[in-house]
Amino acid sequence: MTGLSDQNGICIKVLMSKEMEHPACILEELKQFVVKDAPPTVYYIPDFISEDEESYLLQQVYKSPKTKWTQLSGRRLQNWGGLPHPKGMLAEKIPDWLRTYCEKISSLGAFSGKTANHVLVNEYKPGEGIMPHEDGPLYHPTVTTISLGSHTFLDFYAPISSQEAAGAPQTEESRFLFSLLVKPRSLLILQDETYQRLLHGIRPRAQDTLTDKVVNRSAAGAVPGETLTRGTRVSLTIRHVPNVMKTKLVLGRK
Ligand SMILES: O=C(O)CCC(=O)C(=O)O
Ligand SMILES: [Fe+2]
Repeated sequence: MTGLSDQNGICIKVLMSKEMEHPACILEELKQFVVKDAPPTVYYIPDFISEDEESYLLQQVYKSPKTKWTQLSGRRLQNWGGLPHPKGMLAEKIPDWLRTYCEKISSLGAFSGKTANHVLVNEYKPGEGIMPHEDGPLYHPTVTTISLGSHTFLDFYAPISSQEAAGAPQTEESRFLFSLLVKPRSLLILQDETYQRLLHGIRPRAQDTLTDKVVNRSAAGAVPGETLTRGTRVSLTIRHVPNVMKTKLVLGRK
């Protein structure tokens, strides 16, 4: 803890807190939702929210101030809860409409007893996507995603191995492993190897065809060979950032 005092006797105390990470622990009830044909560990929960909740959440997303949106290539996003930073995230209040879901998902045990404190809202129009990437070390190694408005395919890739990095370059296609069909109103939970080792991305497509590479096709109620047309999808990626800088402003006269 550091204490700073300015000339007017206004005291600003900055409390730094670094929460410890705990091993992942998901409640027994979630076990039935494990996608067995994916590497450890993917939970896919269809109809986690109702259609009314979906409409409400979409309404809230689109009611947010225009300045909340950041336009990126291939998607736009809203960041809630603060900007994760290696030195600690300066936490910002999460609005009630998102906090409800942070708490609901955390109560499943998704973040080892901690409560989610960060939400990214991504919006993808048909034909948009996100490059293969890792979510990285600033988060508790679990990401939970509620999907709204449309399905998508989330694609998984092997990391570029040091062996192959030195030799022949690998193509994205040769590193592709499997896809998940993520339907609207579903909750997806990724942790362990799928979070820590693999990369994930969304191909910029307007249509997706169900092949046997879609490992959760039965849980998602999909027919092999079927082609699904994408609409606008909004995803809420709900996470826990362990390293939070708690600033406590104490204003007063000495
Ligand atoms: O929209 C999604 O489901 C994936 C988003 C994502 O990978 C991310 O925000 O890191
Ligand atoms: Fe991601």
